[in-house]
Amino acid sequence: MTIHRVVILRHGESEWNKQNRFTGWTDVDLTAKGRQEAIQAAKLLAASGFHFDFACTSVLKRSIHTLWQVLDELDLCWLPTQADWRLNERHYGALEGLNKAETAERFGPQIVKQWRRSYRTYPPALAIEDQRYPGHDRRYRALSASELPLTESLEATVQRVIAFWHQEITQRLLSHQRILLVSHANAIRALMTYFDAISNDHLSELYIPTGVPLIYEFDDQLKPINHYYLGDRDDIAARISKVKAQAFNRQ
Ligand SMILES: O=C(O)[C@@H](CO)OP(=O)(O)O
Repeated sequence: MTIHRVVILRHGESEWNKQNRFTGWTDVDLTAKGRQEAIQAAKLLAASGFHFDFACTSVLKRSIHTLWQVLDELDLCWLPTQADWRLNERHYGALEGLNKAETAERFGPQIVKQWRRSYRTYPPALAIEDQRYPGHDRRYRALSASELPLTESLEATVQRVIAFWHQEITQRLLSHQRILLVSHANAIRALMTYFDAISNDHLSELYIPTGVPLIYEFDDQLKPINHYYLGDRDDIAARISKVKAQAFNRQ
């Protein structure tokens, strides 16, 4: 049996991760620490013998700059890459820009947890006139009205991420390409939900650390057979706890 591998990487720490703000499709950049996390991830991948034939990212610069740092560190700046909106973070609607701890204080931790971690709940929607609506952004001009979100549930995110997976990744995997996919916490949760049929209870406790390579292995039928984070167990556990504590820390 051939094992097909995909390396999935959440972008490094962003300016709004640091400020604990809902980010979604808002195009904030990496912090200096975020760039370092990307370089560290690349070093780890190189030391563990990973090689790549193709890489993809969202169209958001925190993910694109993470990929650039990784490719630069691996001396793979020539690698074919694709930036696709379907790998964007889940759209957080009218929450984008708000501090997570302040939002929990204002609306209550339960509803904020539901907005962040349930499968079907939509965060409050944007109005179409709102400058944060992606219909005002040139990079999304090819999207139809039904594809342009005013807000997204995780379920809606799953639909587009999985469409990307089937249209752009599966054929490459079957032709033995080694793939690096750089994306965002909820887009990665969406992929994991699809791969592993995760229950809603487990899903709400699934936190994805920044800058830690997540290795997914598939069999010949592209059935997922194993996944694991690359790196030091204690360090990874500490990073996951930090993401988990986010809604409660003002920072
Ligand atoms: O703000 C966001 O876009 C995401 C990821 O940082 O946040 P959360 O983990 O709360 O879904």
